[in-house]
Amino acid sequence: MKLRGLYAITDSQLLAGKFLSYVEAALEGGVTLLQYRDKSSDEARRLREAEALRDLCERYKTQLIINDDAELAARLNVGVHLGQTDGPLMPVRALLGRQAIIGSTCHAQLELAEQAAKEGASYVAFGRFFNSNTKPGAPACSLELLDQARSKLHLPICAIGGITLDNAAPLVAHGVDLLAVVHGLFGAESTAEVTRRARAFNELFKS
Ligand SMILES: Cc1ncc(COP(=O)(O)OP(=O)(O)O)c(N)n1
Ligand SMILES: Cc1nc(C(=O)O)sc1CCOP(=O)(O)O
Ligand SMILES: [Mg+2]
Repeated sequence: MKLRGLYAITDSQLLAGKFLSYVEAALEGGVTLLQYRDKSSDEARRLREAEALRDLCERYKTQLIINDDAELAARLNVGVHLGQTDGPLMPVRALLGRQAIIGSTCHAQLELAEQAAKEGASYVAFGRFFNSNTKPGAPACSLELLDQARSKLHLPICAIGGITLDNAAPLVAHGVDLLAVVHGLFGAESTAEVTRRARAFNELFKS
């Protein structure tokens, strides 16, 4: 499967009271990857929500990715996203198998991406590119790094951090395959607007 297009990421606060309706609206507009990102330790709710997302993703033929939690990903037979403090990638690859999608946060460091590629990552994520409501403290990353990454890496490149429809086009022009978005997608006033935004993000990959 080609990893290219919109990578929607959930946010439990932002989506409170409208979680599944907003996610489904995004899937309706087209989502390549959907990440379940919930930083709480409420295991029962996390399992329930992740199962609901897995079922929705199956209906829309979208790949589900669990943030941080390889055990939960293994339980649901879906992919996982790992940051630099979320544990080593290779045991997770062994746990989930060769086909699983495993993403790796590489901040603004090419060396981290080269290492992740060697360890079997399916995609590498660089960021943050713009000011982020969701994670204001994330280290900043430049478009120049994307040019270097594109020439050195042979796996899909994901960009994250403050991405909106107004600022995303240069990222795609600099070789990004996946646009990972929280607020720029789900910070909308209605489900119809979420669907419109998802479609518009995907249009950026067509020109
Ligand atoms: C697609 C994508 N890229 C980066 C991150 C950030 O991961 P991490 O650094 O582990 O931070 P948390 O999201 O766990 O707070 C991500 N989740 N997804
Ligand atoms: C979860 C996350 N990781 C980042 C990084 O730079 O590693 S930025 C980020 C938040 C992305 O949300 P928004 O689209 O609302 O800015
Ligand atoms: Mg993490």
